[in-house]
Amino acid sequence: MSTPQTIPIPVNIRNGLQNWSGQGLFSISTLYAAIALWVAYGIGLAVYRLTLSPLAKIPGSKLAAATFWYEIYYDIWLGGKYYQVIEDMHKKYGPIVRINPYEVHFNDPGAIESVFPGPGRKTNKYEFTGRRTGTQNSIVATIDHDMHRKRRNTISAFFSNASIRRLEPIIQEHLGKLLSRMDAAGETGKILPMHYVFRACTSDLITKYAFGESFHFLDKEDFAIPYMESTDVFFKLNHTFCHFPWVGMLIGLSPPWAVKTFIPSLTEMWDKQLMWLERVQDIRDSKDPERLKTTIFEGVLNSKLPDEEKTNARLTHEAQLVVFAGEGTTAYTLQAALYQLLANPAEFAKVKAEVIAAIPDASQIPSFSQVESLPYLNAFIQETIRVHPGVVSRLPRVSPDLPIVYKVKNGKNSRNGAEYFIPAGTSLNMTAQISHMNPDIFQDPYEFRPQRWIDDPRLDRAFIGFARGTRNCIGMNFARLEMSMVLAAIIRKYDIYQPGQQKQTGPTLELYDTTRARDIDLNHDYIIPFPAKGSPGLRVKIRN
Ligand code: HEM
Repeated sequence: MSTPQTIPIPVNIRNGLQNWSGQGLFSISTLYAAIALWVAYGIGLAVYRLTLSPLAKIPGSKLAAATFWYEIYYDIWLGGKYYQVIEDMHKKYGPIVRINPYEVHFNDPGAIESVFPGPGRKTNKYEFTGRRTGTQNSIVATIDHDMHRKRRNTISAFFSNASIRRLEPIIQEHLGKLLSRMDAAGETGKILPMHYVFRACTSDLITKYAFGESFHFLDKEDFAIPYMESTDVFFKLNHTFCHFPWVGMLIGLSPPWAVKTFIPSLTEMWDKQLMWLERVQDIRDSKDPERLKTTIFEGVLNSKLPDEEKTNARLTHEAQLVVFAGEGTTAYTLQAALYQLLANPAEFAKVKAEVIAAIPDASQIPSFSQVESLPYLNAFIQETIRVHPGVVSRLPRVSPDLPIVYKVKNGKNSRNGAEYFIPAGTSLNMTAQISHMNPDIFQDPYEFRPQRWIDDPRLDRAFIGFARGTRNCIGMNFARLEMSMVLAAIIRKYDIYQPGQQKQTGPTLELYDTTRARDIDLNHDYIIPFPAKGSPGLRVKIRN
């Protein structure tokens, strides 16, 4: 009878295995083995991503294509800086680049139709959006196209042009408060942090309009700065939530006391989050049908959507999204607009002349009809959103069923004529801050020139400040009207302070230690733009 043959094991491996079995599973040898396996897996994955992945042929940095750690370094370690890397990649590799193992980014207005199609083609969201915003059940994070349509349809009437006419008295009331707070600062000589003042105003407006009750931040002595700083902490965590979703889950599952103890800077925002939950329940329980009618929840609760779509948890996410989407974005645009007005007296004079002609009475708070179709004011707002978009994170869209074929048509690019096949299911992105700085479309893109929109209205085709297609900004008309009213009211009342002039003829505004590069321009992308570290923000001195 033959004995079974044994495979000879080299002495060093045999010794290693003996040591290992001697030391047990939880030994240093196990650790080494795990590390070796992990490194081998990482190398294998990187090689696959660079050579066999369906995106392997898309141009771009090899490091970015091989691993997410590249993006993590710029967005988490350096704090919202990956947008600059993407911009540089476009300069180096052309209008289509691969920005990480799974995502493609475009800098070409010719790609807008493919990335943000109309209702004729399905458009999913990428799962990263839900992770970033922390509102997974809201419309902005809804992955599936059909579900997004159903959810969006329940609230779209609330943001229609006809519906937002209801906003007029609400805006006028808040403008009255805003102007009187500015007036009070003029009396005392207090320097106003206008970035917070505008946020208090936009917050109050969106909460009053969407939930029937406002936060009353404009009435607070400090304009609710602690709440805003707390919201900023949340925004600054968005890249961490995206790349390490367990952090968001852990915070979400933690009891409020734990969040407040371990991340005290989130306290103010957390309280508001709990308040939303109570508010939703309150509105739902209200016996007064009129109460529900004045909130965005009416459409959802009275829709044919199944009950699981009407839970408090989901409505709270929708409420939070509308507040986040409506306050920081609009406030940022307003502060950038005020900066550009005060830094460019010639522009101020042009807008002022138009506003005076439309609103002859200086003491009057403007009406919608007086401001909504002022060509230069509109061009001014459009240019502000072009140069200083309120949403600076990239805008991901996924074509779930159909692949995209993209042909490079930019004559200056060495890849001109090259065709790229992008499989269905890939995350396709564009970024307003990058698209709007494309010198092939916008001459001297960094220059602030509202006149360009009047000289060439076709520039609109390259504008993505509110995104495009079926998942564009639902609050776009609301925001435009709100910004026109606020700016017209301020411009009608104030002039720019002229240091050499002996006697001012009326109330004036002056920039106080504010620079565009430090305090206004995008320095960190945390979904909404953040200025340079240590920036005190837009500050204004008011003289009555
Ligand atoms: C200047 C101000 C604003 C800018 C620049 C802006 C920009 C944007 C952009 C770029 C998106 C697409 C986001 C994405 O694809 O991930 C968006 C979505 C959205 N915005 Fe705005 N927005 C502004 C004001 C507002 C206001 C005032 C509201 C509410 C009244 C609002 C509500 C929303 C909502 C609910 C969405 C999600 C829409 C959907 O996914 O179907 N936004 N906004």
